[in-house]
Amino acid sequence: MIWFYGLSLLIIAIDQITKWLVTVLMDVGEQVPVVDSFLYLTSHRNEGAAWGILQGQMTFFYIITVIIVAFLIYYLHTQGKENKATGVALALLLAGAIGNFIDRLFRKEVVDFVDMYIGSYNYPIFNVADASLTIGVILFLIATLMEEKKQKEAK
Ligand SMILES: CCC[C@@H]1OC(=O)[C@@H](C)C[C@H](C)CCCCC(=O)CCC[C@@H](CC)/C=C/C=C(\COC)CC[C@@H](O)[C@@H](O)C[C@H](O)CNC1=O
Repeated sequence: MIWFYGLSLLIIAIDQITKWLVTVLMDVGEQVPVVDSFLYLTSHRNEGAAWGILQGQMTFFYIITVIIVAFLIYYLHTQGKENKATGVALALLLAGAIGNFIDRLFRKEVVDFVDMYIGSYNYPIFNVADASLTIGVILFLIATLMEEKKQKEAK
């Protein structure tokens, strides 16, 4: 159980350290190639959610994040115990939500820096918290489907 919170804290720490490094080492808009025409580090700020939707709606973001975090903690204490995979997924989601919440609270914007080009498509610039959220969503769906399959077979 405690492991899940440890995993969340570790990811939050990585998220906050990487964001802090980007703010001190790079100017906004500066781009550093990591893998040419695929992966760049671009210092970016976003006052909205994914794809820059809802710019500046901080109050909305605070409310929805508190609801998401409350739900995740409740679910962690009920489902997390039985199913390890679900627990890890919830821990990833918790870390991502809190990571961006810290930015919204103290910076009033989110620091993004992972700039990927998939073919000619330039994927929106994101951060460790976003990656944790996205992987958490995918892992949660897989864990839930696996759980259902197991229960069907058990019958
Ligand atoms: C990852 C969720 C976005 C994250 O939500 C959060 O913080 C949560 C905890 C709070 C939000 C206020 C509520 C969720 C809104 C729903 C949403 O948005 C649907 C998204 C689907 C998602 C599949 C899960 C796609 C993925 C996109 C991106 C991430 O790709 C890895 C692009 C990220 C870039 O646009 C970057 O500028 C975003 C910036 O960092 C702020 N981040 C957020 O708002």
